[in-house]
Amino acid sequence: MTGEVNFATGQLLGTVLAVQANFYQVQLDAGDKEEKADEHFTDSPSPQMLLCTRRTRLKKIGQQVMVGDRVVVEEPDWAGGRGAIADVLPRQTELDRPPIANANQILLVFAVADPPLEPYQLSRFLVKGESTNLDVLLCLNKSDLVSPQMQQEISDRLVAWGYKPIFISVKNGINIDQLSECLNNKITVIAGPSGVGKSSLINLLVPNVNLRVGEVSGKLARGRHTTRHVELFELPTQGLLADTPGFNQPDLDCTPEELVHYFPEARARLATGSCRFSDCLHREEPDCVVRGDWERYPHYLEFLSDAIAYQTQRQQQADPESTLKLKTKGKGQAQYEPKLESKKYRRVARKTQLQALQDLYQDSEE
Ligand SMILES: Nc1nc2c(ncn2[C@@H]2O[C@H](COP(=O)(O)OP(=O)(O)OP(=O)(O)O)[C@@H](O)[C@H]2O)c(=O)[nH]1
Ligand SMILES: [Zn+2]
Repeated sequence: MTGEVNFATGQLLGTVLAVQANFYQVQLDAGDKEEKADEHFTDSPSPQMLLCTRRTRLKKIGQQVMVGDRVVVEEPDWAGGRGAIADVLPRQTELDRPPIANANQILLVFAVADPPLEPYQLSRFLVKGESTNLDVLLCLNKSDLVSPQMQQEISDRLVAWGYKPIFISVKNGINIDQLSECLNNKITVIAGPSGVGKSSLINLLVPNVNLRVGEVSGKLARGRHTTRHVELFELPTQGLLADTPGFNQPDLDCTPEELVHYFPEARARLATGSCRFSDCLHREEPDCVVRGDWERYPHYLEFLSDAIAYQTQRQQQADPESTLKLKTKGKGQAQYEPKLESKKYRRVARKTQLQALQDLYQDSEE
């Protein structure tokens, strides 16, 4: 995908924080900044950030540069704060919409009250988050609005779901340090429904950023901001934070077979036993280890019917005529053979799963 990078030559490395038209804002690695920048300049605008173009060679090979990309920067013009991106290092992860490379985790933000915590909606966000294969961190805001007893009940319930929520209050500054620690040195994508306090949290975590907090105007501002102009905010602790617009019900577009893996409770059951049928969808099948008395099992069934409907729709779109697929054999002869059920018994490629996150970003305007 990308060329070899020779670290021995002392190239400048950095991370792309923002993309604007054909310019890339690159934050140089701390080591590079100290050694290279400070000795050249002391009184120019902060040389740790360079506004870069993309080398023609990269354009020719169709190498896109995304926010979050690790890049090699050449020909730094320290005085002008400019540079050129010569190479992109291989990505660890990749999200599609908005494009973000190398994200490590998703921070799901919900509120314990105002708006009320709805288990089904939370479940949907969690499953969507799990489907990206990034780590999912759950944080419950507005803990100032409920009693410690109530908080304990919520916590017990979510622990049974397989999550350990961090209860915070942006308003009262509760557990913000604990949350901050989880964001150190990582690229974190924030998601969650409207009104739970995401903008308020970002304002608290990121110095010098001022997102509008509040009802409609705040929401619209964030929506516009994030879809047309993706940006990573720098945390004081080296971490980076990507904001996303509010949305209420993310689409679940995974395959029926994948779905079960996005429930930690079901994963635990499958880890200690197996269903009689390898293609068990965990509904009515005999000797199923997943079906049972766990709180979110009804959510599983509901999401499963969504996933089946989605798959059927997709198959019809891809192949409206038949369930056979044309396969070209070695000597150029074409031959029909039964089309495989989509991705059955296989985990889909990592990249595809990551692309599934795109629904987390759908602009409320769309
Ligand atoms: N009681 C209480 N209210 C809070 C807290 N954090 C935020 N709020 C309030 O919740 C409301 C919504 O906050 P926002 O930060 O705009 O929420 P958001 O998640 O960014 O909402 P969208 O922009 O619609 O996605 C505001 O009135 C905040 O003042 C908190 O910890 N406790
Ligand atoms: Zn089963």
